[in-house]
Amino acid sequence: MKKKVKVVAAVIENEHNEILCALRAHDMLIPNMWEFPGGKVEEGENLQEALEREITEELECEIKACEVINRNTHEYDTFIIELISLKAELIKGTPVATEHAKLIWMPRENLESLVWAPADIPAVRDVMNQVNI
Ligand SMILES: Nc1nc2c([nH]c(=O)n2[C@H]2C[C@H](O)[C@@H](COP(=O)(O)OP(=O)(O)OP(=O)(O)O)O2)c(=O)[nH]1
Repeated sequence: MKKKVKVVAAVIENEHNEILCALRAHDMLIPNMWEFPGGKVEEGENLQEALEREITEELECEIKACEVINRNTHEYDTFIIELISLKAELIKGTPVATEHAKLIWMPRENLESLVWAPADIPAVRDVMNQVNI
């Protein structure tokens, strides 16, 4: 049976209506694809706590994680992901790519021009259409 992972991802918007997008590195699982930064929820954490921890670890800045925008279950070849995308606000510092190949701020309406990790597609559509935001 495939392993199931629960992952939270941050949809962070700046004052120019741009969304923070992160490029997975060539040596990461699901390489060279764009995602919303985040990671796996650990035992005993709620979604917001998990996301705030992951962003501090990965991007060396602080966010406040807010409401869920989209939940999507996607089956990859080797595992099943439950990807939960949350709206988040940057509250301290500037995001730094410590694990990702690149970070960019992308205008909301142009998000679809990136090659997204397949599990992210429904969340990207919701963000573009401003559903639940
Ligand atoms: N963070 C994140 N991961 C995503 C997204 N879409 C998607 O398919 N994934 C997949 C890629 C990874 O296989 C998994 C998350 O793993 P990760 O490596 O980012 O999380 P982590 O830091 O907790 O993992 P680990 O190093 O502890 O193993 O979910 C997304 O939008 N954000």
